[in-house]
Amino acid sequence: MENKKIYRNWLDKMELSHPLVIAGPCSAETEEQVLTIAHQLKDTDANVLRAGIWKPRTKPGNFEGVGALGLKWLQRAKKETGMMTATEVANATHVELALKHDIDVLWIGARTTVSPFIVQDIADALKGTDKIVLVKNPVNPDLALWMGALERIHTADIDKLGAIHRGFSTYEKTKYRNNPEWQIPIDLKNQLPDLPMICDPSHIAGRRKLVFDICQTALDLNYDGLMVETHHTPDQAWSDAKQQVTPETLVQMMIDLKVRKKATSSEDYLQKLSLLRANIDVLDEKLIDIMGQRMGVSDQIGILKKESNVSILQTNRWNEILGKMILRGEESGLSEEFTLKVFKAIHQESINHQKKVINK
Ligand SMILES: O=C(O)C(=O)C[C@]1(C(=O)O)C=C[C@@H](O)C=C1
Repeated sequence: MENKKIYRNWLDKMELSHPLVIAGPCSAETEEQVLTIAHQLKDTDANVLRAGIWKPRTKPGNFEGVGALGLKWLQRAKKETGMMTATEVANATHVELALKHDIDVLWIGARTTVSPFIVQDIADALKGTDKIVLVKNPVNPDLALWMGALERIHTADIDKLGAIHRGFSTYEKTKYRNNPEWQIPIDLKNQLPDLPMICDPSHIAGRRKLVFDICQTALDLNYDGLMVETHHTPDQAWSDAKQQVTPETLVQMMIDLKVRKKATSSEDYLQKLSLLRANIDVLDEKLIDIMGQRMGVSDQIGILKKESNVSILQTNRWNEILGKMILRGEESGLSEEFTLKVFKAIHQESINHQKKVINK
């Protein structure tokens, strides 16, 4: 899929003075709930009212959404507040119903993006419409799958496109509900710079305490918008109660969030930046040299192991290195997560080097 300016026309036309904000409850629960939230969001930075109508749940027996009935509530909210509306579609029938109820923005959820068959059905159902379609990342960290889903939608002549970053599932427990893996949306932005990128901090966070920081990180990475789950009584929400914020909190967040410029032409800034970047370049070269030297030593260990017929993996030694380096890293202001990632990558490369030497 190639980058096209046209992807972001819908957003540019909105001429917003702040990032796009899509807000509203995780699920539409009752007509009164949808209307109450819509009216509380009406005169805020929120441009689009979101509500889930069909909810894909991990386990059966949980609230699975009110179904098509909720679309009427969104229609009424749109009429009363003038806000655009958005909902998730997970099959062709959902698309038809959403179109019938004049929903403005349709998003494809993470559990749907993983299935090219379903995405294709949705793309076919969308053909010939001029809706805005946002594609959430697949649950697994797979950029090609994310881009493939976007391409299927675009091939159905949908030009009003966008991506939503909602984080990725992990088996390991982290402080997030879904690990952000910021590098993946950054890679997507590199390949498709004109595709609007929207952050869904609610699904990344899983708890409302983390939502603000995730929004700030997204804005620091030049995201175009935020999709924040918002409920007038979050603790009583029928789904995802822990991660929803109140409309008042959202208003305060939008005041507190810092939106930074992409660049500046100030001489002073550019001069200082270029000095610091020269410094980074020198250090990066040193890093590469040192890693090359380390792999040289690893090759020698490989030769030694080959002569003595000893296996490559030495778990005790490896754990000893990791433990020492995490402590050392912390002294140098490096997070445990970072040190672990770097040293796991170094260990893997070292093993690859020794494999070559041993099997020569
Ligand atoms: O110390 C060893 O035995 C090595 O082969 C070196 C090394 C490393 O790169 O640090 C690589 C593989 C082992 O699992 C442990 C450590």
